[in-house]
Amino acid sequence: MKLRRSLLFVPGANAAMVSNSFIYPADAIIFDLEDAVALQEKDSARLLVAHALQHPFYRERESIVRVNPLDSEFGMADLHTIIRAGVDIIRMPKTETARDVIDMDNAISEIELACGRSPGTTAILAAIESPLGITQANQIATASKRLMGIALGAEDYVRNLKTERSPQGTELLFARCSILQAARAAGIQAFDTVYSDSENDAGFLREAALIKQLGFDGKSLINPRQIELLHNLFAPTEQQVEQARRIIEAAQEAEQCGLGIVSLNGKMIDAPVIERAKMLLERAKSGIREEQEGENL
Ligand SMILES: CC(=O)SCCNC(=O)CCNC(=O)[C@H](O)C(C)(C)COP(=O)(O)OP(=O)(O)OC[C@H]1O[C@@H](n2cnc3c(N)ncnc32)[C@H](O)[C@@H]1OP(=O)(O)O
Ligand SMILES: O=C([O-])CC(=O)C(=O)O
Ligand SMILES: [Mg+2]
Repeated sequence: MKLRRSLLFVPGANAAMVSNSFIYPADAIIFDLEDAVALQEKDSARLLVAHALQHPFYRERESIVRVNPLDSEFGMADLHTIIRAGVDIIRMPKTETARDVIDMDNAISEIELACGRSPGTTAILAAIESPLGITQANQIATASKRLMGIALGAEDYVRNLKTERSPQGTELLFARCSILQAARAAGIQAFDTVYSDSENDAGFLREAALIKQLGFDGKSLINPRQIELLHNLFAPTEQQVEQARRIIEAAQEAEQCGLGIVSLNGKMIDAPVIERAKMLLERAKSGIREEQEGENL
């Protein structure tokens, strides 16, 4: 699966941010036409984003556009303009049912046909932002071949739950696990929600460590300063890379001797351990970091 640790939201009506955001090393950029854009700016934001998508700088970067819901006054216009402009992925906000995804899939198919784009090349990332959506996560995750992932939208989700976000994220644990399970069962990616305080690096890192440990592929971001913090956190340490190499070597030796299971310093090395070591070495290609004191205690 493609490396997508950081998905940076860029407000679609902010001309300076839209034209500059290619300078930031996010794995993908999400131009927003939905909640970050005021009603009176919806039409100008759509044009601004469509223009940016056609610029060579953005052609080289994976582009995502969060469109307005299809049943809103702006949704279909967003979709027409953005697909013609060559977007890679449509982020659906507030997805509640498989029907929402199927309707989006059908609308995209018609537009691809009308503008001569190869059928099926526009992908969908469905954001789930309500308790109803969470109960439907499995159905949503399997509703379309276009789906490359599902994401949590926690600001709307806690509003719908009638609570607030806490530093520990206890109120989000069920939703996060539901999204992750549904994504993995469907063979697609899982993305965590934004951390909304762009100046609180410690709070951001605590949340990012939690979602990495749960198994998420990446996270939606609101500020460029969060990109490097996240990439660094997702990078394996030198010690982990060294250990993974030793595991692969031990496994190769065991295979040559016709053994299924071996031990390395007392720890059992079997097929899942070998598979995880390979995944870690794959991730290490995007960067390695130094271990922090006390990290492995
Ligand atoms: C619940 C939801 O729906 S979340 C999704 C929708 N929300 C968004 O898209 C918001 C995106 N983020 C932002 O607009 C901003 O980061 C804010 C408002 C949170 C903070 O703004 P600021 O205080 O100006 O941020 P900060 O001082 O860190 O900005 C530093 C630089 O990064 C730029 N920048 C900040 N955020 C972004 C961004 N998301 N995308 C691109 N550039 C950005 C600023 O323009 C500034 O550039 P400059 O140095 O060339 O002037
Ligand atoms: O999808 C996200 O992370 C941002 C968002 O809209 C929300 O939290 O409601
Ligand atoms: Mg939202």
